[in-house]
Amino acid sequence: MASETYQPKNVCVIGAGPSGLVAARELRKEGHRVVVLEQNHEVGGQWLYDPNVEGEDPLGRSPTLKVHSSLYSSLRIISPRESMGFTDFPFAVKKGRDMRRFPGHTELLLYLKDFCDWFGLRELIRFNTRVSYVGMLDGYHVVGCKDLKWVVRSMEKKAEIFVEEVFDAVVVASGHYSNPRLPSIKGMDAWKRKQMHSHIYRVPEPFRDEARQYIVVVVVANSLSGQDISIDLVAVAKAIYLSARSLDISKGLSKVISKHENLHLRPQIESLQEDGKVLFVDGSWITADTIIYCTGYSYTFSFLDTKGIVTVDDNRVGPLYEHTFPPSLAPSLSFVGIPKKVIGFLFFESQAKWIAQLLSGKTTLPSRDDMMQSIKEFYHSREVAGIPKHDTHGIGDFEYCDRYGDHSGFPHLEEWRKELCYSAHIHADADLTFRDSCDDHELLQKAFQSPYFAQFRPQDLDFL
Ligand SMILES: Cc1cc2nc3c(=O)[nH]c(=O)nc-3n(C[C@H](O)[C@H](O)[C@H](O)COP(=O)(O)OP(=O)(O)OC[C@H]3O[C@@H](n4cnc5c(N)ncnc54)[C@H](O)[C@@H]3O)c2cc1C
Repeated sequence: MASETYQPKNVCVIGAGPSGLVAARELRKEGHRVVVLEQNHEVGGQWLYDPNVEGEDPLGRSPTLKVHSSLYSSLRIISPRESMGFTDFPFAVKKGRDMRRFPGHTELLLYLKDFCDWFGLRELIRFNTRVSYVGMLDGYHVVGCKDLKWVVRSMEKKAEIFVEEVFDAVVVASGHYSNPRLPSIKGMDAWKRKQMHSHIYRVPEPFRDEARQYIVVVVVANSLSGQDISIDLVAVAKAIYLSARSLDISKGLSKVISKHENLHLRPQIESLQEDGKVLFVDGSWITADTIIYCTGYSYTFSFLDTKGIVTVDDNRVGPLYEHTFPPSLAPSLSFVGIPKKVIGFLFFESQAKWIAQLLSGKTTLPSRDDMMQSIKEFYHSREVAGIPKHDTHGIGDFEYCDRYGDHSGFPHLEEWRKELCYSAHIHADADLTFRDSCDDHELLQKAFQSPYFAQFRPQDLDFL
């Protein structure tokens, strides 16, 4: 039963990436007072490409990583633009910009800047301000979290002192693709040559080998970035060995490998030897100059002190009801953008709406016990399905998104959106150059006749 008294809250949003921006928009729409703290000089989060990785720890093991974005220069979006936009702000084609259906990363940054400016969000954001601590205000204990307040400590880049503020609620939207996750390989610490994580890979130039006689690179993991980076390198290096957990690879990748005689597939690495040798589990070996680990990222919230209520255990952030609220701190502490493999922007929007409405008392959560029970059942269902703990938040099927939408009163994903994403997926499997070849003509006709597109003026869309 929703409360009848409307109580606008002072809310701090951490991060001005896609999640933080849409959270700020929804919170303000709901009447809350919002401050967004963003460590960077501009909005965009991951989409704010940062070419300057000089001085960054190559393996990202240092706790003080400076660079947030893990994007490389050649990156293009993985799902078509028509499927990506927020519900009231399509990712439309703009003349004079990157008009491709799967544009490069800069175009998505421009879209996010447009979104920010269109909804006047810039005035809510304090840029160059890094949050170093979020904790419960002394004197409040975690029983009736209705009155719980949060202390947020932050520092503006040029200032010398920390600023401490108290908020009614904190929304964590700090992203989770910045903290490198590394495999554990025998001999890794003793291997003397260059080892780096894809977090700091930007361009192929440092691997340029004019005579194509020297530079040999091992790319670890057949992930999306592993594939992209291998393809980036074929034009410059002598040889690239893509080391994959399974040799049962997609048709698309097989095609690329057969087209480039300097690109080879290898199984997992068995061990590394001091003299530069890389031994694979099938007994083959090579001598390499560089190893690039494209092995993903770990969740980390170094600023967050919940007295052990929220932990990250084997990449599971928990306990979180619907990947959003820790039951005993809800709704004053929430997380946007934790799930992986979802249609991101719409998912963030639905989470943001839910949080904003809960904070204003328009809607309520189940009891703490019921939320805990739901979390336990979710963990159990994942275990039964054989999904490892570290993939707890990889929920990416459409049905789950729809079920999730029901919690927040958010519309189900339209069929055309699902079909466009499936189509991209299928095309990507068959051909890695799918971004330029899949035109989805019929699906697009269907999409453009949908109520979603009907709400916009033709000049706002310009898709066709
Ligand atoms: C290589 C790569 C390719 C990708 N490709 C796609 C794609 O094609 N399509 C797609 O939908 N998604 C893709 N993603 C996922 C992408 O991360 C999401 O689209 C989206 O950026 C997540 O938004 P977010 O706001 O949750 O996090 P982020 O975009 O990471 O934003 C978080 C923000 O929080 C700020 N922040 C963090 N810590 C602090 C702090 N302590 N104080 C203040 N500010 C802080 C950061 O500076 C940042 O601005 C890709 C990711 C990577 C790494």
